Amino acid sequence: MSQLSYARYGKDNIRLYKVDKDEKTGIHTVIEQTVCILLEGDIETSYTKADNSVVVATDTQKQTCYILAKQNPINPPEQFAAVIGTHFVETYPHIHATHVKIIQHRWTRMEIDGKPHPHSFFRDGEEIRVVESVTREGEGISLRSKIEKLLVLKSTGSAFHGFHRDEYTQLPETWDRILSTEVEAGWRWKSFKTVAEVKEVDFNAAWQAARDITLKTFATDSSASVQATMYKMSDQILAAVPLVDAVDYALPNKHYFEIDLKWHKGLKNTGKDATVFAPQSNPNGLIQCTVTRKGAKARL
Ligand SMILES: O=c1[nH]c(=O)c2[nH]c(=O)[nH]c2[nH]1
Repeated sequence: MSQLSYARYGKDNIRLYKVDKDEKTGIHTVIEQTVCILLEGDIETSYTKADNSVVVATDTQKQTCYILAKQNPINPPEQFAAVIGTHFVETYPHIHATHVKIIQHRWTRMEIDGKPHPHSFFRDGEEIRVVESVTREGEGISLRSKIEKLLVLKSTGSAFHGFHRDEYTQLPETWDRILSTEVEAGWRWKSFKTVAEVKEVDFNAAWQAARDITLKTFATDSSASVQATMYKMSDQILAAVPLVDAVDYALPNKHYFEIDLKWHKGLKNTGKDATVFAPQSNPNGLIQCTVTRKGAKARL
C-alpha cells in the first residue's frame, strides 16, 4: 500500500556552551550554540517494522555532541559541524549521511573602564551566525555559512526610481528614502573531502569579511534599489573568499511610510521636510538572489 519515501531523525535544540580559560592571562573566551543533528541511512525498518536495533537514539546523539565538544574546538562552528557529521558517518556503518545545523549566539566581551573585561560578556543584538552542513558517506562535507537577523537602517543614501509603471502602479518615485532590512546572507563553500581539509580554512575570517562587506556596502552605497545593493555585496564576498562558490542574500525591505501632517496647522512633514515616519510591520518587500562565479552553473 505505502512506502517510506523520506526519513531523517535526530536531536534538535541541543544547547551548548564552552569556555576556554587561558591560565596565564586569566582571559576567558565563551561560545554558545544551538545544535541540530539529523541522521539518514538504513533506518527504514525502525519506521516500517518497529525495529529499534537500527536506531542510534537521539539521546545518544546529544551525548555525542557534548563529548565531541569536550574533545574538539567548537569554534569555528563550520569545523565543529564537520567533526559531528563525520563522527556519525564513520562510527555507524548503516548511517550514510549527517545533517548538522549550528546556530552561534552572540556573547560580546564587555568593556569596563575602557578595557576589555576578562570574563564578562553581553548579548549585543539578536544577530546569529549559522552553519548548515551535510556529511555524506563517500561524498565528503558540504558547508554553508550564514548571517541571520542582522537588523540595519540608513536614514538617507537610498533611492528607488525608474521602475516599471502601468495602470497598477501607485508608488511614487523617490530619490531619497529610508532603507532598512534584516540581513540574511549565506555563502556556500566548495565541497571538502575530509575534516582535515576543513580544519585548514579560516572560517572566522570569512565570516568577518562577509559581515564587514555587508555593513560597509549597506552604509556607503548610493543605493539604486535593494537588488543593486545586494548584488554589489555578493560580488565583493566572492572576490574576498576564494573558497566560496556562491553567495546568497534574502533582504526584506522594511518600509517606513511618510505621514502627511498638513491637516494640522499646515505642518510640513513630506518630501524633504519629512522627519516623523510610520515604520511598517507588514507587508514588506522581499528581495532574494544567489550570485555564483562566472561560468558556474546558475541555480535560480
Ligand atoms: O529596492 C526596491 N526594490 C523593489 O523591487 C521595490 N519595490 C518597491 O515597491 N519598492 C522597492 N524597493
